[in-house]
Amino acid sequence: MGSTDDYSFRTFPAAAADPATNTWIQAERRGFHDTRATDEQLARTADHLVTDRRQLTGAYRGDELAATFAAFESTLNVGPNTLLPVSLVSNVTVRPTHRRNGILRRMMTDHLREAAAAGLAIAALTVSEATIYRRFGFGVATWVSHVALTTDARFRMLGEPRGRCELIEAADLATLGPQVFAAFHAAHPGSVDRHAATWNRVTGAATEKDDANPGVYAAAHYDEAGQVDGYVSYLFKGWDTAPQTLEVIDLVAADDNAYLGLWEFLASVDLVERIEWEAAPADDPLRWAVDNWRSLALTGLEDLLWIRVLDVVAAFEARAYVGSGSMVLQVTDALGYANGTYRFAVADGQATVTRDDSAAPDVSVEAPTLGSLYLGGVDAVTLAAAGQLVQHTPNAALRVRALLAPVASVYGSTHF
Ligand SMILES: CC(=O)SCCNC(=O)CCNC(=O)[C@H](O)C(C)(C)COP(=O)(O)OP(=O)(O)OC[C@H]1O[C@@H](n2cnc3c(N)ncnc32)[C@H](O)[C@@H]1OP(=O)(O)O
Repeated sequence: MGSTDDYSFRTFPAAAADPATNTWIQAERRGFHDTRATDEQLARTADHLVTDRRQLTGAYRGDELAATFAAFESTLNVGPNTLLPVSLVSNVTVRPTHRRNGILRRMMTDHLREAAAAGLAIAALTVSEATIYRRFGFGVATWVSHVALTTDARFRMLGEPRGRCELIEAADLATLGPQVFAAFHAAHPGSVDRHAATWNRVTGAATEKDDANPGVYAAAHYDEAGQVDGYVSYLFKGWDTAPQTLEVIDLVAADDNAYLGLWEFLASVDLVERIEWEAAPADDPLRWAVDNWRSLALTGLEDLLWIRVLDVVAAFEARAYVGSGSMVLQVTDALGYANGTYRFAVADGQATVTRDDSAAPDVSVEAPTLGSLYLGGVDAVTLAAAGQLVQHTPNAALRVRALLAPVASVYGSTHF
């Protein structure tokens, strides 16, 4: 590995019609093998970056922009109506001719230090490759299913969801979508707020990468009082696809009834016998709501949110808990932030977490596993079986499982 001494690192806020921002956008696109941006795409992307308040970092050698990195603040649901400010990392690219010189390491470690100094307890990202970020203390905290539902003549739901669905213009989701998403976001641990580029994709408008797609259609779900509580946007995959298939672009429901109602709608669309979606809940209630358990095929499983705990006490005191009890958790963190032994006392849905390095631990984990455990999405018993959670007292993993159980299903669908 080389060194970062030859580079200068500059961080600046994204700005519209700004040469530094535009150069950064073109470099980021190159890093992800996208086409060069047109003027229109540049303006649209800059607008989104500005709306998100992304802080852009570039690694420069002379005039050459060798690497890109962005960070912005968002919120993560850690309990009912509890949205924790978090730092999101995105747009990481290093030019092939500059790779493995430690540029990513430098940008990431600088950023984590700044985020921790700013008082943020959690950093998070979604990844291009699952091999990169563990070394920086990130662990998989939420994941989604790729599913395919067979909706032929035999399809039947076991119950009738309340309310109704109506077709709407996909463009209307630009205003309707954020309202519905806000309700979803308040309900599900693991949900990260949507960022600005989302809505063009969901509505079929021109995105940062593609022209407008007039094939995108949408439907909304209305509760019994006539209020919109869910939506789906989707695309017909074409007459050459067998069986004929609708692809879900986005499906967001404020509650479980709306979720099933949207699936009932999708299953009712004529001339279609298969619905595909690549962002379904990992533990999908749909499977238990249909007559034919086998009609919902799991076609893939994908990590979504990777979490890095920067402040153990603040992060774990912020989240919600179901029961009560206590445990002592020891954390080893190569970057230092989460190092230590922590006493957890949980009562009435809240934890008091105290660092006490003299305490005898019930369990020990490394920083990435702590990130995975944070929301309670993964079972501590499973992590123990994987050798990633070491038990020092009898049934310790079972106790951790009970203590960290989430108060609602852990599920997010925001890729960033
Ligand atoms: C949040 C996001 O934006 S995800 C998108 C990530 N970006 C991409 O996938 C675009 C294509 N890839 C790239 O641009 C680069 O290869 C990057 C960003 C992944 C890595 O950048 P580099 O500057 O080469 O990484 P750097 O030299 O700092 O390496 C840091 C460490 O990560 C390791 N590493 C870097 N890339 C990878 C990889 N793809 N897989 C496994 N390990 C990796 C290095 O070996 C090094 O390990 P060590 O420090 O533990 O010995």
